[in-house]
Amino acid sequence: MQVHGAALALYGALRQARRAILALTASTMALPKKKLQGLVAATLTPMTETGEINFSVIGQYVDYLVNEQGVKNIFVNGSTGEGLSLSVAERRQLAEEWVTNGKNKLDHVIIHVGALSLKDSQELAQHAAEIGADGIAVMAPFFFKPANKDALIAFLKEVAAAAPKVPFYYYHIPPLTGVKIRAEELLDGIQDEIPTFQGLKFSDTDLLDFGQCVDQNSQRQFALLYGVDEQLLSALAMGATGAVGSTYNYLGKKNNQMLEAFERQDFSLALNYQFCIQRFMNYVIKMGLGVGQTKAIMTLVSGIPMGPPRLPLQEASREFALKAEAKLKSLESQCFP
Ligand SMILES: CC(=O)N[C@H](C=O)[C@@H](O)[C@H](O)[C@H](O)CO
Ligand SMILES: CC(=O)C(=O)O
Repeated sequence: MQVHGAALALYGALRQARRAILALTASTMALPKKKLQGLVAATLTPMTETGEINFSVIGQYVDYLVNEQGVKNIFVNGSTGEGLSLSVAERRQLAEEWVTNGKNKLDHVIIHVGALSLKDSQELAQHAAEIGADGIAVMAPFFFKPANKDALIAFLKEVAAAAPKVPFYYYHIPPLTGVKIRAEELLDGIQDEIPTFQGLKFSDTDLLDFGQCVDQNSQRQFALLYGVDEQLLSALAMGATGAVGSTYNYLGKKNNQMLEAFERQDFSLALNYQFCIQRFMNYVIKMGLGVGQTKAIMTLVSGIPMGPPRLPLQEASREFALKAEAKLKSLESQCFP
């Protein structure tokens, strides 16, 4: 009886050790130099009045994020960066500029390489690997959509294979892609399919799905990054390990204060910060907040010209910019003196 019990315990321990070794092997294969955590700014793509990318301000932009906003991670060529409105050549050149300018200043430069064409996506993934990006991210293709989880994984797997040593993140954004496959289902067993899988950027309000991702990730091997900025605190409560978003370009410092309060377990202060941020966000969302508007806010706050967005997006009105600026000033004096 006792011998039997001991044998069972030994067997259990061996299985556990094997699982630990497998997890370790997978994680060292796509070794993130350090774990991605905290805030990640989804960068805007600065443009000139004639609609060309304005590469000349990228250096300044990096310094601004690091020094003024306390944000040391970026997510390039995503929704905010109008990645899907840029040509492949532009995306390559822009990725290179961010990586080069971020050297020794940024912790993580993640390049979004998602595209409608698998070939484009693979080319961008391979390129990201060549320039030394810290990670790649891919959203679901959204014209011909994957019919189910297997189709989506098959697509992601092919992209990931083009950069076999680069940490891979899935960019879950059903409101924009229309692909509603649950993240929690996608995550289940994903490292068997995509050994470089390192995490998720979750841009949806479904906190049940997000919570189940966290629950599955009990070894905390993945970065689970929340992407609906205006309600980040709720995702922190649910176990988010960080956040990626457009507002961390200009509200990075304020969100960092909220993060710090949360970590100190000062929940009433954290909630206070969240409500202050929400008052501003709610105000601009009601006026219509798109990339053009985010560019206008960032130009005002940072002093770095972001220029207009590319068509079909349109530039924010002067009225929007002035109202947003006034609201931000009142938020500052009320909540962040
Ligand atoms: C749809 C979209 O672009 N979402 C961004 C990230 O995924 C967010 O950062 C939002 O821009 C932000 O939460 C403002 O609503
Ligand atoms: C928010 C974000 O991650 C993006 O704009 O791609």
